[in-house]
Amino acid sequence: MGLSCQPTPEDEAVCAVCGVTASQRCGRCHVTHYCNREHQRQHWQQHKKLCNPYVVAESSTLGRHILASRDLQPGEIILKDPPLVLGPRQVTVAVCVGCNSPVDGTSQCPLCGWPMCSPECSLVERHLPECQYTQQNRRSKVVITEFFVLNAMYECITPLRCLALRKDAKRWQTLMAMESHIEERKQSKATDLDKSNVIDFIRGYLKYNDFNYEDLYRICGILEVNGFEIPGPNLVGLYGKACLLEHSCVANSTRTFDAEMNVIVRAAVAIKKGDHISTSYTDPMWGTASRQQHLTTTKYFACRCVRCSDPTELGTHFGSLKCSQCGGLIPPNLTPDSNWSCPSCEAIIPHADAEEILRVWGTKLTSLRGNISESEHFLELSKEILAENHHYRVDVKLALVQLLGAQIDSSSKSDAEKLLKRKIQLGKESIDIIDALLPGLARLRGMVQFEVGTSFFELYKMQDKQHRSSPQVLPLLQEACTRLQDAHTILAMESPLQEEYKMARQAAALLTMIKQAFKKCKRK
Ligand SMILES: C[S@@+](CC[C@H](N)C(=O)[O-])C[C@H]1O[C@@H](n2cnc3c(N)ncnc32)[C@H](O)[C@@H]1O
Repeated sequence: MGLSCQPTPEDEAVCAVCGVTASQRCGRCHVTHYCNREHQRQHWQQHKKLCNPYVVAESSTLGRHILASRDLQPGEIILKDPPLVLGPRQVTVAVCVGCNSPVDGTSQCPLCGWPMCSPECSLVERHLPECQYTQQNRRSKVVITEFFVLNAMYECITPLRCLALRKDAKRWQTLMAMESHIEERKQSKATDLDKSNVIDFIRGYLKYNDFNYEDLYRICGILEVNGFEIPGPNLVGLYGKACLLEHSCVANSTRTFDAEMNVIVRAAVAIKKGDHISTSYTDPMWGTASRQQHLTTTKYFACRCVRCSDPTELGTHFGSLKCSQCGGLIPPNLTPDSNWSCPSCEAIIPHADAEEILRVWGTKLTSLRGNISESEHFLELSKEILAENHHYRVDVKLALVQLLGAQIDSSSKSDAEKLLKRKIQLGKESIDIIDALLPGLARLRGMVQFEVGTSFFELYKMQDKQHRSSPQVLPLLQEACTRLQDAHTILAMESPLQEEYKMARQAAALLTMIKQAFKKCKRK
């Protein structure tokens, strides 16, 4: 171990036949590259066994979904899908309609008046729909006066970009085949909001009327049910194939976005032929009640995955309370409005009391606002009431891992050592939970491994110079190496646009330094 501390090279776009740099891709899987059609033809017999590792299936409960058509290894690309539509999120501050970065009103598109961050952005193709609809119908420029606060005028942009697909029959068909849950939206009054926020604005302000209202209601539903939020550029994207992924709170795939905003879906764990391939539509670090609420109100189904059906959430006790009688753990009662009961001593917590405990600690959690000593105090006090791994506590532990890192630079050597050890302890505790709830190559695991790995390396660097080449420091180096390798493997899959990718680069640089440090220890 130790001396093998080298990151693996990134996937390179080279021809699968001759190895030269290649720009063309297999049109089915979009993954394998070729330098020309002849090489693609030559490779087909071999490639067809690997191409498209999934099939689309349909069932009455899930609708369309995706199954593995062969065994998949962790990290293997399942699909790479270009965006059908990209646009600002429905709820957003004013952003440049070219690149989506926040704007202050100093620059506008010279043709339509929608805010821009630079004149070049008004030439971006994805801005064309709202630009043309505004020019042709409103006939005067859009005027935006509200910046840095949520701006409801933007709710029309992405739906208009969807409407513009009408002139491309194939893409329009792909869009309109997506699940909209239009009937449920009509019943839940979601369509009333679509009417006032989107349809009335398009008709009243942009003076555009040449569309079928039912189409636009459907589009609003399609965006809510199928839209992927793209971190970094803060966009929402619709993807013709990736939208077929079903939800699970213990998803077996990961998704990242490249610089062209293609979504890349990879196996997070080993997946067997015939297994359902799933992604998470919610934040897996939320508690069951919040996940379920998000899924029922925005995706219109109740999740029945293994995690949601287990009161202990796969043995993590992510939602459990401490029993005041015996100190055991009391998982939530999954039957709505029912009392909670201790499995060890049968003590009862009335439903209303359990709700109140969670409300009180939830309020305390939101008041912490990044304060280290208050966060530590929260952990100290809550351990008598909440399970060690209750999601409120894991939330605080993860925040502290970041906060302690920022404090170390301005601390004395002995304080810095204590902070690093605390950061390592909290990071390790969080990783245990992450591994149970987000198995495999989860981005969060990569980020926490990065923090813990760098902390071990910092501890090594704090040793006296002569001690740094003694065998006693090997455990520190080994921990740093293993964790940074793991972080690199996961985070190097991110787009170069994302902060996490920069962490992967940093991890690679640190691994090179660790390799040198190992050599010094071995020589002694
Ligand atoms: C993004 S779409 C997935 C594709 C969709 N099944 C289709 O046929 O187009 C999300 C919708 O699929 C269904 N779905 C996805 N995961 C599900 C799950 N775990 N349980 C029940 N329904 C699910 C729900 O109707 C959900 O609103």
